[in-house]
Amino acid sequence: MDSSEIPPSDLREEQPPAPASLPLPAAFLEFLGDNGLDPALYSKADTIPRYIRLKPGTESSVVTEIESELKCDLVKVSWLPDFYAIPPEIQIAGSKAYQQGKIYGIDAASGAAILALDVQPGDHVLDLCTAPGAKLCMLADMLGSTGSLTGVDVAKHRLAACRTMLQKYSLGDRSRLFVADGTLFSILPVNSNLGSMEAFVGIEDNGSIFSEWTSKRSWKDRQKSKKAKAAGSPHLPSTSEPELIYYGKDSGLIGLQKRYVLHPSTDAAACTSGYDKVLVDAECTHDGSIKHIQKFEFWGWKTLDRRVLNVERTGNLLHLQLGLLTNGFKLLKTGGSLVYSTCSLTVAQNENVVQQFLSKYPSAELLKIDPADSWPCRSGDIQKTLRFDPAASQTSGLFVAKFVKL
Ligand SMILES: C[S@@+](CC[C@H](N)C(=O)[O-])C[C@H]1O[C@@H](n2cnc3c(N)ncnc32)[C@H](O)[C@@H]1O
Repeated sequence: MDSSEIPPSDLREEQPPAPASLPLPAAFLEFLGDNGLDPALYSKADTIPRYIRLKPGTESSVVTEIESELKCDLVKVSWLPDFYAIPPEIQIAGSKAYQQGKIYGIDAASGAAILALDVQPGDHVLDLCTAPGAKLCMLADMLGSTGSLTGVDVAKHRLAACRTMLQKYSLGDRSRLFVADGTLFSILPVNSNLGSMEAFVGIEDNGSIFSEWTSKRSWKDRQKSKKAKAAGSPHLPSTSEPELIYYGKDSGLIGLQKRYVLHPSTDAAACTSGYDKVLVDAECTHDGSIKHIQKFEFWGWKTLDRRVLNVERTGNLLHLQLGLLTNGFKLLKTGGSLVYSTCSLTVAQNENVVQQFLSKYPSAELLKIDPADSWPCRSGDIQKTLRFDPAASQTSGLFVAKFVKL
């Protein structure tokens, strides 16, 4: 679809809102109103397809097999390689193709955010809010047998789901996963061309060397998490100590001293030895995700009120989003690029965050996302940023901005 077909938001406001097909509760309509969002965005909720991505390397004959198994057509997404649309009511979890790790569910707009990052062979990639991991899997797919992938999330149980995904899809060899606060995380990629690293390789040091990853935890680790649990929140790790819950056999860690891998970096070190690409798919109110909103029909609209619309939570979110974007940018090497995305459609969580960030960091510059010329999205309120409106794009709503570190 040509982005010029989609009217700018100020024109849309003059149209009477189309009735939403979902029974949106008054509090949510008020939230939309407060944020200048048209309820018509949700009017085609029931027709937005589900999307699946065929794992690269999977034979194309699988498409016909999946079609006969799921009893529906797989419609190729013309603007996104390896993506197919299926009717929204189709569940893929019971299918053989899913169980055998040939397909995974990921929204098309999420796929676009990953393509925007333009991952290149050999890149060191950081995914700062990684769980439950659909974008992480696609990033691992893009890297193939080169580079490295680091996933970070503050919620350990959600990060464990990422580990399961990476293992199921055989995508974890070059990956590592940290439970950590993304606003403070400061571990750089293991960079095999760092001269100083040689001094650390293969030195026996009473178990402080990374050996092959095993799901069995050491006595020391078990004691540590017991202490953390006793101290309070099970989800918030001690901020100074990120917890590594998985690393693959080609992640570059095996044989290295833990203190070499886990030591915090300085901003200056990140400029030379930081990540080539960073994704900040920030925590948000999820108001653009039709499927997320639909879930509250089942959980009860009161839960939506408490979890999504709570004013105090939203205020804290804005602070968190800016913190995540800022720290992700700090961990980027000079010349590297960062994609910031949220599945909120509010200006506060998107353009305003971008604006505040740009005003604080003159070394950050917005980049045009070239492939977007053929995507069903429109420009955000700041030039070069993108918005996938659910009804118009037939995807889950998403805001995407790309920066380069000068
Ligand atoms: C929108 S979801 C990310 C979705 C994910 N990128 C994917 O494609 O599956 C946001 C994630 O941010 C995590 N999060 C919230 N606060 C965080 C923080 N301070 N540091 C790191 N992750 C955080 C949440 O636990 C949640 O998993």
